[in-house]
Amino acid sequence: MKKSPLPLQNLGAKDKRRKCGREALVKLLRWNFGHPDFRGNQLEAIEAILSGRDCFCLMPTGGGKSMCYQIPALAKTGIVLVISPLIGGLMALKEKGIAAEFLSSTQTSQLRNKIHEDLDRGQPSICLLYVTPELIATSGFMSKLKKIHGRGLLNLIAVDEAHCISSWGHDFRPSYRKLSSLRNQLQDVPILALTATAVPKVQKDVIDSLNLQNPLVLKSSFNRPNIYYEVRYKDLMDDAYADLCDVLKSAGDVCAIVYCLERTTCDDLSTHLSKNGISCAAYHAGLNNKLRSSVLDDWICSKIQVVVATGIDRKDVRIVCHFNIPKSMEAFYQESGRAGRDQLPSRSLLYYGVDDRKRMEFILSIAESKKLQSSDSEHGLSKKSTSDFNLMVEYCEGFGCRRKKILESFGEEVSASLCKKSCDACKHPSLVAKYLEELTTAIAVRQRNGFSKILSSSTDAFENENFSEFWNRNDEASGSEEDISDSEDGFEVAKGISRSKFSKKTGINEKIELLQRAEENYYRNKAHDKQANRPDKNAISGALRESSKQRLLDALKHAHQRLGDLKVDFEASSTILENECFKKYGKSGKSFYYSQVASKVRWLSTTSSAAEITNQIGTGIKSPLENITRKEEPSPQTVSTILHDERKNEVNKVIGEQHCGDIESKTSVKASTPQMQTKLPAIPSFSQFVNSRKSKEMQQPKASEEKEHHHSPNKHTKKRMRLQ
Ligand SMILES: Nc1ncnc2c1ncn2[C@@H]1O[C@H](COP(=O)(O)OP(=O)(O)OP(=O)(O)O)[C@@H](O)[C@H]1O
Ligand SMILES: [Mg+2]
Repeated sequence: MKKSPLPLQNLGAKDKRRKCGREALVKLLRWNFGHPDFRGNQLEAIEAILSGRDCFCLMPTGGGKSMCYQIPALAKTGIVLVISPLIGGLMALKEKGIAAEFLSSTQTSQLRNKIHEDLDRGQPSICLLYVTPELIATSGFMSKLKKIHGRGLLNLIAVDEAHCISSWGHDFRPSYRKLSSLRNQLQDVPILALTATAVPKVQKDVIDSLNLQNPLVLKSSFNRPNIYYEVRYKDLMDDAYADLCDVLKSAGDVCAIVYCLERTTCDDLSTHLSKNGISCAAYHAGLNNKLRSSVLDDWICSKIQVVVATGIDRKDVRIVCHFNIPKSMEAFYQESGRAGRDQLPSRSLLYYGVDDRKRMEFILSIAESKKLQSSDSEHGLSKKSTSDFNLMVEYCEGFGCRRKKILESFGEEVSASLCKKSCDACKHPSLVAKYLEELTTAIAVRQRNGFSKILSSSTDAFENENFSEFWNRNDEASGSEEDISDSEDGFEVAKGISRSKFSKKTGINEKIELLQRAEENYYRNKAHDKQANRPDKNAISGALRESSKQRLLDALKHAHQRLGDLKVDFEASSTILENECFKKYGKSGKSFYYSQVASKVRWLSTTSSAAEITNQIGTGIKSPLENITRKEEPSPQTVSTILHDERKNEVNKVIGEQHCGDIESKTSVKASTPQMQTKLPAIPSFSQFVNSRKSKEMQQPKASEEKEHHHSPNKHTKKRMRLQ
């Protein structure tokens, strides 16, 4: 529906600096966009701009940044210039009767002339002019701008996606660098810098590069409460493709984007999904223009449900899947943020795989070395490096709230309660903890098998620049990037996250039985192996120790990033921590060792005190796990660590009460000596633990028999100790 402009639009002709009151601005918002009121910092930004002040505005994706320049364009006679790599939303504006146009050097001369004619008129009808950063750099356009400014008609320069100006950002675009001259060329025109992704370093870079003068800096929280964050572990799945297929099918007929690292993965995945009845298409720069625009059209008019790998955008995207790990938290935030821009419940699902991680690390290391070789700073690659990628890895591999991790990576201090169980780690803590333990095992296996295949395929992809837009973001916006419908499809966030091949819906008793059987098998196999002189499969290899050391090293570095003041030698400290794990559990087999390493990593990722870490490493004796369980609330634990801890307690009790009389211990631990209090108690086998509990339960109703039991060793608990 076309609307006639409100009389307000003409108020500025004589009085350009006249203040538009809040009420008038709200009226404009309601009239033109149908929104009842301003959101977040919108009004503050608008008021600053209308008063002629520069403004730096940080808002999450979908936060409504566009409104900060669209309303000023409607509030004053004249033109608001919008510099953006995307022209999303232009059609929607036109449909609302707002005189917005896009000008680029790639348009037909006929179209360009029409726009120029309008701009030359005494009172142009255009109020919002979208241009690419390239156009700004052309002398012809700059002199046109100066003329418009000379006539007092240039009200504002809005630089959208302003982080693209910073080579510290994840999406650096050399063309944005040219915007640095704007301030000098058009001195008294207020500049508004808008971004959803700015770590403090990028923020400063944007403000400095655009030469903003005493800007009003507005920062909103990056939290996207309507997005449910989840990570699924490819290494624990039989078939990640099939899993993704199930997710998309069970979500119903909703709009989704799947990001992949390489174009071939996009094509394969798209073919696979299509074969499985999901309407879907690949969309990447490797396709010819005709195909690209037909895919885009089909997606826009909902003929297809899913696009794989794309930079295109719709407001009603319900699911964003990353089929490969993104290269940084910023990139992840930006892309996952394409879900739920209409504020309705949506979902971000990341498929994490060790192969993918290794591939990305390799790519980043090549990019890094290429960058070092090149003295040209405008190489198109950002200064993002492997250390930024580690944050992304921590998001996937670390314990604790995913939302908190995202927000903390942007320097926002938040409590985990903010999440309100809207990430898998908060909603299903023990299940996620279990996956992470299983993942540790899987990583060790992959480590043994080597990664040479992954690396060689990555080299090919890198050399052939075969990445999807997901990696290669230097493509300029094509005129086809349009925001579309505001359709308000209801969406129920898909339920049920248990899908690991390790997880079955078994009750606790069945689980206990399974564990007991597994343990029996373990000892049986161990005996056979010994007889046959075969190497112990449960032995802890040097490679495994190295990988554990690396995990601890990463965790220490992250703790340093998080806490700031960690005065320890990282290498030496990781060795101390790993040695501690090995000393305690080296003989007990892999699973105990893993679990101890995982506990330490968890402690490093959650502790809020750098001093605590320094002390621990300084003393080098105490177990962080002991610390956590004693001093703080326990963090989410896996079934096995819970059982493990319970088992330790139980053994303590058994040892204390029965003086070890009924346990045939092969350790040199003496329960009654004072030494026992400081040393970790010997750990019984799982069956031993379960049976000792069972026997206790049996004993309880028969108090009279209790004495007798103390003297007659229970046959169930008469098993060897695990520590040997
Ligand atoms: N005050 C408001 N009330 C309700 N909805 C709003 C308001 N302001 C903006 N919106 C809506 O929010 C959605 C996102 O707005 P917009 O595209 O401006 O976000 P953005 O911050 O630019 O996001 P991105 O970083 O993804 O570009 C749009 O559908 C827009 O109409
Ligand atoms: Mg925007």
